[in-house]
Amino acid sequence: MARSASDYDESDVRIRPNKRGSRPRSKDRPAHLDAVPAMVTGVDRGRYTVIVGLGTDNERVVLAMRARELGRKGIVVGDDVALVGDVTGSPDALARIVRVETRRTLLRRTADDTDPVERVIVANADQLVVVSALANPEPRPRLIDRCLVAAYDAGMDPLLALTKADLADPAPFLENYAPLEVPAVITATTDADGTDGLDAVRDALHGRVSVLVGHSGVGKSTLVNALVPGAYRATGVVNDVTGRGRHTSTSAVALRLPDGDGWVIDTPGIRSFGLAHVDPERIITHFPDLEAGTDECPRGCSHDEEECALDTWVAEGHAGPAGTSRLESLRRLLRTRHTQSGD
Ligand SMILES: Nc1nc2c(ncn2[C@@H]2O[C@H](COP(=O)(O)OP(=O)(O)OP(=O)(O)O)[C@@H](O)[C@H]2O)c(=O)[nH]1
Ligand SMILES: [Zn+2]
Repeated sequence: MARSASDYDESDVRIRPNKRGSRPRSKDRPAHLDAVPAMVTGVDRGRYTVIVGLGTDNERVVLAMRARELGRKGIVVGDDVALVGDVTGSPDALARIVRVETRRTLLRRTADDTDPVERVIVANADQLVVVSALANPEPRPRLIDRCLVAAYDAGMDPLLALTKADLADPAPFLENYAPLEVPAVITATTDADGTDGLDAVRDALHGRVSVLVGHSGVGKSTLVNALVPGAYRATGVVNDVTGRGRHTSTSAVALRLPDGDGWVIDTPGIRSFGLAHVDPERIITHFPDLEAGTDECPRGCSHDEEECALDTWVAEGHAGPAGTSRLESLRRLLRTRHTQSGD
């Protein structure tokens, strides 16, 4: 379920009509009314890589800094922004970001579950691709559940991308996720140095903005390189002793899929996914079959307590034959907020 912009950091939202081109600029006109729209594809030490003229003949990459009037407002990969200054994209050009447009979705996490400081990871993505290896390193089910919760909280659709199917059978793993009805794609590297299963991945990413998350060593860079030839992402080598990958990627970056068929946003390997900001009511909206049964719940029900009306609702068959396992899985996700954030 998409969330409305008002759920997000209100300080962000300076709604001003973009009247670019409708009137000649006069000196008493504020600069941001003549600004050029752009999309942020990379952030590095206070410098933003943005794309201007997306999909036009005059598409170009521009380097930008934040304008002082933005205050402390964060700008992240995926943000739609407005630029002024030198927007030519010539090598020495540096534009200024004067406005961040209202975000459609916002993927965030906290360092741990009690940390009040949220870190925004990516804006405006549609889909969260949780990348997990089936072996080497072993899947981390609680971390995966946490990512699913974060996707639901962000208003994004989750997708499981299971790599290294040449090393282990995906079936037992998938059983755990069947009641959640999370779609999954499965890949394996081949002897010929290629990747099997890519067509299904491409289909799932088609036309969408997808964020890839996963812990180090799961094969995320390998996947990105296969999807976006020349993506230049370094691939690390898993340490044979610990099974852990080297931490090779350092910042989120948006990469366009070939033929303009959507975007993948690669993120640095995560170790934990703090969920301090998550509201259970937002999670349950992604389970419409169960949400319909919460009318009889006590006020402020956590949906994981004795008085919760969902047990009766499911027992009476209102959520269909899968109701019991759906409710169990929903509760598993709700409970994941109380487990160690890094497990
Ligand atoms: N057997 C097997 N190995 C794979 C597969 N995909 C990736 N690998 C290997 O796993 C190791 C880690 O892959 P990366 O793509 O670097 O992993 P990553 O998730 O990007 O890790 P970081 O860059 O550390 O975040 C590399 O040695 C890859 O060659 C696969 O499908 N099967
Ligand atoms: Zn309840």
